[in-house]
Amino acid sequence: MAGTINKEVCGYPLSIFFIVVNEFCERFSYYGMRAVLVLYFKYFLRWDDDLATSIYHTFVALCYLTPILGAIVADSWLGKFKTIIYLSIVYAIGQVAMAVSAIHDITDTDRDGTPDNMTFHVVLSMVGLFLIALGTGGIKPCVAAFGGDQFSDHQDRQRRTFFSVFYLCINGGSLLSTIITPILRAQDCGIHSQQKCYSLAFGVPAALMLVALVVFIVGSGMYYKAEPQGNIMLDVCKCIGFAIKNRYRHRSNQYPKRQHWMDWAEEKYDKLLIAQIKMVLKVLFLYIPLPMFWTLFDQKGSRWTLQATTMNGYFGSLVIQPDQMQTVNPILILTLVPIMDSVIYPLINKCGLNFTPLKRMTVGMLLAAIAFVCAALVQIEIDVSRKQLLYLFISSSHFYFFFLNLIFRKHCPPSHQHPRTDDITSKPQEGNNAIRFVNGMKTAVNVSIPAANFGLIEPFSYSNYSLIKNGKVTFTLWSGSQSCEYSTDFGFGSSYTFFIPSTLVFGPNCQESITAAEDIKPNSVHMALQIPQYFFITAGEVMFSVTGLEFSYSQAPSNMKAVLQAGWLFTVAIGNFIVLIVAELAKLPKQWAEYVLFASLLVAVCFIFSIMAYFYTYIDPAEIEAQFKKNVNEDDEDNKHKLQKTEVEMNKRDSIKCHDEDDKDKQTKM
Ligand SMILES: N[C@@H](Cc1ccccc1)C(=O)N[C@@H](Cc1ccccc1)C(=O)O
Repeated sequence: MAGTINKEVCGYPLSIFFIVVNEFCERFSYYGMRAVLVLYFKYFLRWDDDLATSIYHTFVALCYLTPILGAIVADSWLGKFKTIIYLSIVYAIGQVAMAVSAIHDITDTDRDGTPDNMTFHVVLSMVGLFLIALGTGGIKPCVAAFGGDQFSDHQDRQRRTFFSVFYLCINGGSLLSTIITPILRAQDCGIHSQQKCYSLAFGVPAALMLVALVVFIVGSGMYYKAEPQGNIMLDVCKCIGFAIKNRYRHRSNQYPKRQHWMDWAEEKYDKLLIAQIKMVLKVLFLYIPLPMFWTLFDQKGSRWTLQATTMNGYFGSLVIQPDQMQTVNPILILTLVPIMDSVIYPLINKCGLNFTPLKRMTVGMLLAAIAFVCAALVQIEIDVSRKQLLYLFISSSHFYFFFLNLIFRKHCPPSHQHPRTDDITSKPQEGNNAIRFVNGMKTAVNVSIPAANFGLIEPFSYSNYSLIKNGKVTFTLWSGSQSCEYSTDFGFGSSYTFFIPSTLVFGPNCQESITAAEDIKPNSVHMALQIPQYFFITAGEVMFSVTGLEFSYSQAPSNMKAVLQAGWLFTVAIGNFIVLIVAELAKLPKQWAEYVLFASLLVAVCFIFSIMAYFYTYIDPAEIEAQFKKNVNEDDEDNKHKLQKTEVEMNKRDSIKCHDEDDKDKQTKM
């Protein structure tokens, strides 16, 4: 860092306090909004699953593409400080737009609880999401790099600690918000009618984004603000273009080779700029294999959550929902980062091993591959348990239909004697339970629960299946004016047929009279088995991502810090695209085989990365830049010297000339 920091606390610049608090609030805002986004699409905007999922992934991908834009604006034009302020305003407007778009009362003119002008809500939320993607992505590379800028060149250790604390704040914010916003969403709110409170679930992240902005502005007097150095990206592109063109022009063997192809730009461009571009290109080249790590990492939110829906989430009296398993990641980050920093890394150092950043990243990749092997083993366990369940289902349903046929024959005309065979043969989605009723009575029965109505079930017939969540459910059965209640507990992913006998006596309770046939057993493989895979992927994340963030900062030239941060985030975007491509191309029939495929791909990529890392030499960009500046100054001194000498000589010559002319004049006059 070139400037000086005035206020320091325990050797750390005070300004970083505002930066980490800003990051905490911003990540709360981002992850909190993201946690309820798909449900908002599905239940508020009433989109189907496919549309909801693809818009969600498009939004996430956009959030990792916009960092390039933010970095260019920051490094070439506005500087990091102003870019963060302006884009945070855009971001906060986007969050407010989302919150407003989720107020159903705005267009609910008939006050029935559903919006009447869905176009208004869709357009406003899409505009909101676009602004959020621009804001969150745009400021992301700037905030990390701006934090790094606050340290002097000799504060390497403090800067490393800053990046760890920064990562802790990200995860503290995201952990809190992923717990809080789903709770807010589940509340009922509204002016004319009560609906699920998406506006509050988006409103709180919007408020946190405003807090993030205010905190950042409050610290403004304390920051070191590096000035942008002109349109650096344009200069970089022009310089690379010129080097390629010049190399091509001089391709014949008669021209002597140069050490680096970028040296072909020397005729036109500053040596310092060429050296800086070389530094960036070296790091960017190293980034090529990295997207594969993110390909595996980002499947936590998709494949692993789907895997959890086929598992049993009862932890004693606590019930964990499949999507709540994701909070294991930030919880582990909050414990693993301090352990790694204060125990593991120092211990490795004490053993005399030089655990360089690139070695850490390699180990991080291997840990992610191990996580996927664990996921594959869990999947095999689930598949085996399902096979056993299917066998049970087939044998029990044969017995069951035999029993039903007897009843139908007794009571129904021959045309109605075949029980329906549209039974569920595979597990219901998302850990739900599929429930149906068979009415063995001579009168029609109505069955309902608060969340579903099975409708009027005619005598000797079936209801349709209804999907219900896990936990205790009380069914109310009505026949005319008589009713009774029946309660039972459900696990995850089961299917039941409840049989209402002809002998049912209505009263306050019909618990004893109704019989339940378990068509598909609840999920038996416990969700706790996912913990090892979460542990390995998170340990991998700490080694790979925390280290990579710092590595990208420390190896970048001073005027391209944000650009390299954006390059780092770009690897995340590419990783997300690879998930789609590999899953689409591979189309493996077994999920466990897909996990093994991803693990193997990462091991192969990790091998290539370790070779590339072996040949990488760490640099100190500040030192190199200082060297170039010194050389330029020396050259300047030389030039000044030469200039002075030339001037003196020219003056001498001029004076001789003048004397000559004077003499000539004198002679003519004479
Ligand atoms: N561990 C994640 C945060 C997280 C929280 C809840 C569920 C899943 C993930 C994290 O630290 N993210 C960082 C770094 C990152 C990671 C992946 C892609 C881009 C950045 C963040 O800045 O969000």
